Amino acid sequence: MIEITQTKSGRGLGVVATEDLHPGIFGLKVITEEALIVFPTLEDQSGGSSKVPKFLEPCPQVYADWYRYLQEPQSIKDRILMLYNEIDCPQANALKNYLHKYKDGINDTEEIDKDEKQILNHIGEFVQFTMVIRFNSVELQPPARDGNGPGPSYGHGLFDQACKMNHSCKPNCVWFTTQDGKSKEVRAISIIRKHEELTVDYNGNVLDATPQRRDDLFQAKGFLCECVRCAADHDDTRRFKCITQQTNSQCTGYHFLCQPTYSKAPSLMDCNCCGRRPTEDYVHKVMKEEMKLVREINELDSIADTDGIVSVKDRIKRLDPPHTYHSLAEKCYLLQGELYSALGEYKSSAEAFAKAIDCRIEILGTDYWSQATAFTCERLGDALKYVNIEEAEEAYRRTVRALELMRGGGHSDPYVKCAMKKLLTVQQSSVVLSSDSLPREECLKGIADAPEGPPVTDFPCRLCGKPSIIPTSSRDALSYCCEFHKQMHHTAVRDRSIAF
Ligand SMILES: C[S@@+](CC[C@H](N)C(=O)[O-])C[C@H]1O[C@@H](n2cnc3c(N)ncnc32)[C@H](O)[C@@H]1O
Repeated sequence: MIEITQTKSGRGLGVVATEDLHPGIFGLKVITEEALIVFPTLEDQSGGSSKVPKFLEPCPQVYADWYRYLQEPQSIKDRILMLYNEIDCPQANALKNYLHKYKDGINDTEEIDKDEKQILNHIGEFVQFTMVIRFNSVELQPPARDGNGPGPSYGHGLFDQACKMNHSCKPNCVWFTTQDGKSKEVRAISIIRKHEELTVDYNGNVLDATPQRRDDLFQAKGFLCECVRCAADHDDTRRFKCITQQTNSQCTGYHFLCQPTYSKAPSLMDCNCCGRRPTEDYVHKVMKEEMKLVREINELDSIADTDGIVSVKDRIKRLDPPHTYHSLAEKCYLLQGELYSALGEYKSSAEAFAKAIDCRIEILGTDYWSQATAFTCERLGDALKYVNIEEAEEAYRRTVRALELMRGGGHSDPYVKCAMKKLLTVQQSSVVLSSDSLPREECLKGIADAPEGPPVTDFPCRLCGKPSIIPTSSRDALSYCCEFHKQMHHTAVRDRSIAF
């Protein structure tokens, strides 16, 4: 199905399809592999049990990884070093020079620690190992068991095949860590033709502006991204209303920002609709407004984290993105969606989340579903369940479909399971609400059975709507007022042959 070979894109080795790959609706598993080696994250960053050599004191994790590597048999060490493929890597050269200088500076009478000596006697191997960790290792962080966000990290690991995958900001595959934290699964999410390269997103920020994405990749992985989106002539995340709209024209077009460079002032492309060229003043104006909005969003984000989102509600309501399909628009809509949800204004919340999804899909294309899009869809369902149960059902259905494409069907994945439970919840409540089928005496019996005391969950019983006291294992998905209603609901679900 795949092979590791030189890529046509000039990015060294990569994973290439040896036949056409069709993901269908459940995606297609192309790689499942156990880590060659796992490097646990240092809890206290002190370097573990062994003493960290002086020159590595600022980066105890690197030393802990090296120490772990030294315990491996030669065959594994060889496979780890084989992942290194840079011919003339500036970071490797800089580290090599630094270590040689350090070694030369030690005078003969000075007593040096045995671990330090070990590295200084194997500078080539140490540098190669460090570069493999820096450029090839991947984080091992499966979802929390209840599907409520990411779980604890198992550290980082190296893989023979997955670590040979190149990055794209419009990838055709996704990868994730299996629940035991030891393996990576790679899945195709769009059709991949024979000889085409399989790519993944390294950073999870595909909706950020090009300079931001490139900078993040450079910081984390030390390379300048040359994927189709980054190498295009314009930044597809930054579009601005047509200049003629300043004077009430009918043109509904927009200008993309030309891909920024260090040497040239920012410029906008001609309007995609009327072809009008923007003036320098207009470019200056929209750039200034964009910068102001970035600052405002960052500030609101941090205030919302510390003091709660409601404390900045007026500022969030006033957020005004440059264009409905600018990446900042998505950030504005997400903040508004969360705010309205916190205020209990679910209709407005749902409208904002729906706009955030539209914006993501318009920028990334309808053929690309990222996990973040699926989670926004889930937030849309969370808001809609208070407004329109049928629409909530559709939003959860889209969430489940998208997550199944990326993480596989079968409901063993915590994210899929969690979204599935929410879908079942709204399906069940719509059955009860629409058919009024719950016999009155059963409803009353349930309520009568309910023990005294305050409810322990914020959610109503899935069957009768009374305050619930029996939470189930995961989030707000299913909760009941009493054991009797729980059993009834479980039976109803079983009878409809739906697993949960
Ligand atoms: C994990 S390795 C992938 C395998 C690598 N191509 C090889 O030959 O070993 C990551 C390295 O691949 C290259 N690379 C991956 N994706 C890239 C991209 N989108 N643009 C430019 N270089 C990329 C960079 O050199 C990066 O440091």
